[in-house]
Amino acid sequence: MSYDKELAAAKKAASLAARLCQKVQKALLQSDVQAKSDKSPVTVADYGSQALVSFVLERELPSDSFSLVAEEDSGDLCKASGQETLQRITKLVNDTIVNDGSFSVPTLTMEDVLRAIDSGKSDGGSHGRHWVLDPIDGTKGFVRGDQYAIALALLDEGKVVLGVLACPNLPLASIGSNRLHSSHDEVGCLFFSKVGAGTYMQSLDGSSPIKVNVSTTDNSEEASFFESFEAAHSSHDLSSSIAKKLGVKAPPVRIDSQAKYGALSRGDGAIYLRFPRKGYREKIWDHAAGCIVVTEAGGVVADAAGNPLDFSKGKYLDLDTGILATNQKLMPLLLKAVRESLEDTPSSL
Ligand SMILES: Nc1ncnc2c1ncn2[C@@H]1O[C@H](COP(=O)(O)OS(=O)(=O)O)[C@@H](OP(=O)(O)O)[C@H]1O
Ligand SMILES: [Mg+2]
Ligand SMILES: [Mg+2]
Ligand SMILES: [Mg+2]
Repeated sequence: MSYDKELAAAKKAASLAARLCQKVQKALLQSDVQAKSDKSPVTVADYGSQALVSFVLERELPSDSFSLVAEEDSGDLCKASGQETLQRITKLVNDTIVNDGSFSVPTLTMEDVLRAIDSGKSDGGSHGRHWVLDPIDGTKGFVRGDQYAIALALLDEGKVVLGVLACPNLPLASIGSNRLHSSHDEVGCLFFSKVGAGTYMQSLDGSSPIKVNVSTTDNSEEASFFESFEAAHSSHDLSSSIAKKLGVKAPPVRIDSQAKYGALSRGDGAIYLRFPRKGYREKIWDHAAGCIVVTEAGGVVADAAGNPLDFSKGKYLDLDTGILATNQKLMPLLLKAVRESLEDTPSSL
């Protein structure tokens, strides 16, 4: 299976969604943030991005069995209080489609937009094909004006077969811990991978793609690591204890979203550590695209017991304690350090 058509559609969908998100992030006002029942901030751009990705995939790949597992649903928008937001989303989606110029479709109505958002209600699973979408990963980073990603992957028979990560604020140059950033850094990266075909990165403005690879270091002392910006999402104490055991000298690089997987795939750092508090259930859309981007770049993604991530069980990942990503040489050392740190401080999560 080549998945060429699917990859082209996924790149187009994520790039258009990134354009919509960039526009909103620029104009972001406090009033764009709505309280959702789980209290996470959700923005006009979250819904707009999901509607747009769903619209593009359905247009580019007509199929009777379109299935999308996505983070958002239209529940809040269908309430009377959501009408104004829905109008704004509909305008944003239509403006983005018109500006792109490659679709000859009538203007989408609010009902069309609700339908597109809710076509993401699939539960996924181990049979058939399912698209997996996080319309904005790193919502907190988005609201802060920092890193976020549009993360789209395709599962076929329970395996991730392609992934695209659009990272509108990620510099095209390395963001490793030993590098000073300048405000002149060009930003906006699109990472994409297909099973067996490697990982590539291009600028969101459309430069030609370059093949990327994870760091090849086998020296843990020179391996810098990524972790969540938000300490509530991943224990910074535990990763600091692991880093100490490994002799890592550089300070952690804390950035939001699956942009961490993208940065890791091109060797900006060598390790990604994620340790949510006990009881937190990871969702497939937070890792599917990032996972293939890193593995196709030569890396390994595993849980704290060294098991590969299993995306075939529906919306949730069923895993042991946390998520680790690094290169093949460092993984055994990393797993040992993780085991020891968890034994030293069993209540750290
Ligand atoms: N308590 C808790 N623990 C672990 N993870 C959580 C938690 N709460 C939320 N989330 C998910 O984390 C996603 C954001 O990714 P990151 O943690 O990598 O970025 S960040 O540094 O926190 O911004 C974020 O994705 P988005 O909701 O798409 O932003 C969440 O799905
Ligand atoms: Mg969320
Ligand atoms: Mg997310
Ligand atoms: Mg999200």
